[in-house]
Amino acid sequence: MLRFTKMHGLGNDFVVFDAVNQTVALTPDQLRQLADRHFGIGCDQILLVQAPIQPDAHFHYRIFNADGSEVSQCGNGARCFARFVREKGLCLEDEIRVDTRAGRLLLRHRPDGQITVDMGVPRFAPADIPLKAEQESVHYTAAAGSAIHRFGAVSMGNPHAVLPTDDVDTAPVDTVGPLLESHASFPERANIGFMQKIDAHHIRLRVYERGSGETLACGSGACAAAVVGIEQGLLQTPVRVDLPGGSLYIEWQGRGAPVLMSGPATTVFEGTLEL
Ligand SMILES: N[C@@H](CCC[C@H](N)C(=O)O)C(=O)O
Repeated sequence: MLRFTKMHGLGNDFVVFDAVNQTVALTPDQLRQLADRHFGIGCDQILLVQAPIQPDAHFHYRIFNADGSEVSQCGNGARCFARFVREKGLCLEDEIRVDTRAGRLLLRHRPDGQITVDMGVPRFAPADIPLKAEQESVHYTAAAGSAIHRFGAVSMGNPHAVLPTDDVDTAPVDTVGPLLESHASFPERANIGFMQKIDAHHIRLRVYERGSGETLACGSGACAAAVVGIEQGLLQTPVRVDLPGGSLYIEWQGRGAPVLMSGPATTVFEGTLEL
């Protein structure tokens, strides 16, 4: 029997396991079944809260997409992580140091109940994203379907492409999203964001997530869109990002600085699972 908690960050939903106090060893098949919305609990990602590997961290954080793939970053999940460890009494500190495969995240509980995550320093070199491109640029192109798509790209600890759109409501998220997610330009696939600029401090965004499909919100995707928009000279910090599930607030002071993401995290229910 495994105890789990169902949580969400703006509708990007998670099954969260305390892997400090119970052994959690799930195969990719079991992960896929858990995430299935008809035959399982249903979620976009599965999150594991583990004991730290580094002595100066509070926890280690593992993330699995709905398709069973393990990944290195999940921003909405990080806010849920902070709420989970507080609600479970695993860590009552206001600042929590969490290591992932992509590096360290700092999670901060704010007095207003929201959580701010230091998502680390974005990386733009094509090899770091990874993206097959001759040289770094603020605009890349890829042919998919019958069109050439123009995008910006960044690693937020996971790979993101950000495409401009005039109207996010009619953007081809469910057709171009999967084509670019597994495009040959992205050797590790990518999360594909469609960004509509409202003004220099405000965008609308939909994200087709690698390994999970379109979600109601993507935290790392919101950071990627803000950072790409700033790099392209379209946006200025801070940036409000309206996603289908609600709004996130992103701050970034430019190259070499970490990205700060603020938003809510919600617990939905608890359960036990027999495998
Ligand atoms: N929903 C997440 C991102 C989860 C991982 C992503 N699908 C990937 O494969 O990189 C977020 O809030 O950042």
